[in-house]
Amino acid sequence: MTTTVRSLTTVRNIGIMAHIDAGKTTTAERILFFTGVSRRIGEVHDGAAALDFLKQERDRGITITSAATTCHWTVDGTEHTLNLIDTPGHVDFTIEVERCLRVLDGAVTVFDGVAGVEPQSETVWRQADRYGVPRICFVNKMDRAGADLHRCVGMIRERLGAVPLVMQLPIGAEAGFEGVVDLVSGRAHVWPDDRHTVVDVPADLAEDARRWRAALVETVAEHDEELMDLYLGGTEPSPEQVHAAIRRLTVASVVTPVFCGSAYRNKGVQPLLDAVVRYLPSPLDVDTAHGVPDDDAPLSALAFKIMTDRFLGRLTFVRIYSGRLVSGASALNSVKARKERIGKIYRVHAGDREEIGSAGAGDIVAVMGLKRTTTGETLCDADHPVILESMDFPAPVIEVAVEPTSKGDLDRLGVALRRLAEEDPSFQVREDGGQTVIGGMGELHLEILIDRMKEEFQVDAGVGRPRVAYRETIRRPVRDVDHLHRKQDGGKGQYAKVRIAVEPIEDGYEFVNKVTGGRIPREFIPSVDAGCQEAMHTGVLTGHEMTGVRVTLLDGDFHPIDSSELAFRVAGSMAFKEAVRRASPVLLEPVMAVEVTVPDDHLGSVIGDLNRRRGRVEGTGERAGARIVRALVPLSEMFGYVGDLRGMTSGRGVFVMEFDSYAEVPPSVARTLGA
Ligand SMILES: Nc1nc2c(ncn2[C@@H]2O[C@H](COP(=O)(O)OP(=O)(O)OP(=O)(O)O)[C@@H](O)[C@H]2O)c(=O)[nH]1
Repeated sequence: MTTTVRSLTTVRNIGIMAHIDAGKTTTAERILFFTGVSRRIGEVHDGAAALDFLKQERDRGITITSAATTCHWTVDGTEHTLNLIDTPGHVDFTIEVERCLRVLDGAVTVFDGVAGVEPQSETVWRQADRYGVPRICFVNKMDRAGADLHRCVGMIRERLGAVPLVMQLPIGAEAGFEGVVDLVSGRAHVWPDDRHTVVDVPADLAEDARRWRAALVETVAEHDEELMDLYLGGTEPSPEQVHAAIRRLTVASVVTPVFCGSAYRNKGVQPLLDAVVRYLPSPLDVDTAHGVPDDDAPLSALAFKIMTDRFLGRLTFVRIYSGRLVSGASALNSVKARKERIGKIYRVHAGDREEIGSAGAGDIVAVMGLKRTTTGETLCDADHPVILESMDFPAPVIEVAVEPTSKGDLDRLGVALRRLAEEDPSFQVREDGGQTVIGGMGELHLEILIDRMKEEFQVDAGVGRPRVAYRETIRRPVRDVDHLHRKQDGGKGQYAKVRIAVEPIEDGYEFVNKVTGGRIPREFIPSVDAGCQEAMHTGVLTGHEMTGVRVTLLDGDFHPIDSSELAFRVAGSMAFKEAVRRASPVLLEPVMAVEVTVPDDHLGSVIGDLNRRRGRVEGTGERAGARIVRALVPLSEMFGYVGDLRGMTSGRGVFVMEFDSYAEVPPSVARTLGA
């Protein structure tokens, strides 16, 4: 336990979040660059060499191509390990974004210093709110005309309902942006010729710096008792005391420290890294549902991403919550109930891959050689099985037909779908009248899958319009439905007779056999079951998949020569269809739990609109200064909601939705669907 505690205080598992174009990629690249270069400077003892290297690297560009990249940063003489987790760029609600938010302990949110807080930044911010991810902010692009730190801070306060702490003041502006004043230390950071240099605060900023430092200490004291005591006692708190208080408040998501700079011009990145170490939580600071990370406890780890590394091939990225992951050992995949052998374990750096023999609780590493484990599954000690993430993937509620252009595309489609399914178990593929239909959890989810199919796997295909995945079920029980299947044309005939009952159940399909005394030979019973299951795929109203039916096989008859598996399968299927027709079949539609976040003045129009969409408002609430509406709305009414909500709220409303349940389609709507 003590080893874990000692090492984990120096680990930061963080993500960088931003809306498109704020500079997420540039900032991440600079972080990887400066953390790499800091080691090199140590090696060559020559700043100039490092700067040459910087220029080369800048020309070439480092890109993050990994789900988690490890780098190191030293603050106050202690080296820290930063695992930078790549959070997907798309802002809508998807399992992948959620999973990344789940494995990281803290985040840096990047804003564009000119545009400030844009609607999309609100979405990103609210997602992090939902998961209680502590954040620091980086106001980027301070070198651009019109960049304004204080306006951005005001927007963080008003639009996002956060308590921002102004940690720095910019030195110079636009093309003349030179660096920042660090209000805690009272020193200035500047970058003449890209060289990070710490100097005295310029005289013309000294007064401002004093005022803003006082304001900073006051805000922190308002929220932190320890600092308040010092403050009231008239003692000027030391930088260490201020750091400690800000760390406590940031980890508790009470305040959000704000930094600024220009990633593109290499200004402000090193102080941002200091802040990541100083203020963002270590795995020990985070109150996870899985308890305190402990190396001596049984293993539990979550696979959160599978990707193909250009050097190593297929890698599974895992976050270890407890115990140790050891190369060569075996672990239980508790979701699939299968043993897996842990292959080589790696840390992925910007330029190289470092093999490590094992990794402990709180860490994020890449594992080679996992054959069966897919995204979202748990690896654990076989004697202590746990499942970290519920794998209860909701039924795909929306589908599109995909039609490959050529035979070659058809083959590539097969490969693509297999690979994508490994990475993301939340989508499904089925055949429908010779067409490949893929089902997913939302419009965007399908869009991303199709983009990847086209780009990564070069599948050229026509794609149909997304449509709702309806279901059918029955409303009342029916007994004693007989079907005799008999054919006599020349040679061997076909003969099978069955009597079944059907009744509604919660969901899925069940088969009960009550035939006794060999009235149907035992080997044919599974054929009746199979026939009914086949018939479940095509409902009697609109041809959609059925759910919620129990079939009981009551009686039957056979012929010693003409009966066969095929004959009983056909009889089962026909009897099932007949029974369902008599059992008051109805059409079901997916209903989504929708959560809309809106500024107060738009609440009325958003609720009115939800009602018009056949929605049922379940309640309203407040989070971080914005209003929240929770409603249950049929998915078919939610197509295009992103744009409509934007229009209704001047772009400031955001929403998330997830599958809730299937509900009966009202008769008037069902008629328009041909039921
Ligand atoms: N002037 C200026 N431009 C910047 C700065 N940081 C990034 N940019 C530019 O802004 C654009 C977007 O930057 P990216 O880093 O690609 O932004 P992103 O948020 O990763 O965007 P996506 O990859 O599209 O999500 C690029 O043209 C960058 O060169 C900065 O500090 N100053």
